[in-house]
Amino acid sequence: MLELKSLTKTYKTGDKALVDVSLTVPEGQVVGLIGPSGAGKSTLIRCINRLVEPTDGDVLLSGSPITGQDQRKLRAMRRRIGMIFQEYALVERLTVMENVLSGRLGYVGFWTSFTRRYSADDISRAYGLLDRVGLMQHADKRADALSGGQRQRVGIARALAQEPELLLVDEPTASLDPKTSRQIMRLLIEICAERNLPAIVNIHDVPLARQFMQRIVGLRAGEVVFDGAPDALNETVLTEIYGAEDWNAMRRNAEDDDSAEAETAALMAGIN
Ligand SMILES: Nc1ncnc2c1ncn2[C@@H]1O[C@H](COP(=O)(O)OP(=O)(O)OP(=O)(O)O)[C@@H](O)[C@H]1O
Repeated sequence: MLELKSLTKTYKTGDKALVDVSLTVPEGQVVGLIGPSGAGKSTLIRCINRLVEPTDGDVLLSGSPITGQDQRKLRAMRRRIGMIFQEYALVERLTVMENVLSGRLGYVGFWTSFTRRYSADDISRAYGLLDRVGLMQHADKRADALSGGQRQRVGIARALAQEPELLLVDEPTASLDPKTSRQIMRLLIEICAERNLPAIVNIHDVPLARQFMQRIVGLRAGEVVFDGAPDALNETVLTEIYGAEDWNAMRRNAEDDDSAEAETAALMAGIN
């Protein structure tokens, strides 16, 4: 379980990025974090793994505090948090397998990380994860030979190799087409359910969030202005989160995506 208690971040510039944010994410729950640019979504995620130092408040993971730890304890704490990134953050010249194994680096000593000689357990775990994300046959390919969706699957397998207690997911589908985005979201949701993992997913795409998330938290100017089920995310709430102009523009873009995809599907059906 992840607990945020009155989390506040004011940058040195005076920007109030988070104002008194309190949230509890139970095991197995996937929370979609939405909000306009500058609402504080990245700051929230970075305060949880302490890439950004909160000004005030507490973060607790499975009951133990993340805030207020020294550097050594922080390293051990970060192992417990799996990160999944928009641009995948893979080492392009390494193989898929080596990228997944790099998820174990937080657990091994300097020499193993230098020579990259992982234990038999680590290797068999990595194969299991590659199988789970559907990439077994690509294990020995270089990461730069994969498609975007396949790369994100490697990113997911690498995060899971850490055996995390929490997943922080930053715009996982922003670089993917609509169909691949849905496949990746479905995979994430299934994996969190299977492993009883809590997750926070920073997500720009409101229709995608509505389709897949069990709970949505809406941020505006650093404050939580919505916290509830996707069904409760109606026009009024979305206008409150994004403002009328931005919300309508987002809606138009989503409709364009859907009709483009329907057109492609119709074309493909005609070809086959
Ligand atoms: N390093 C920083 N120094 C000063 N201010 C910052 C810094 N990082 C973010 N901010 C400010 O904090 C606020 C929240 O920014 P943040 O990046 O968390 O928003 P966001 O919701 O993730 O936006 P986006 O969707 O565009 O990534 C903004 O006003 C931003 O200008």
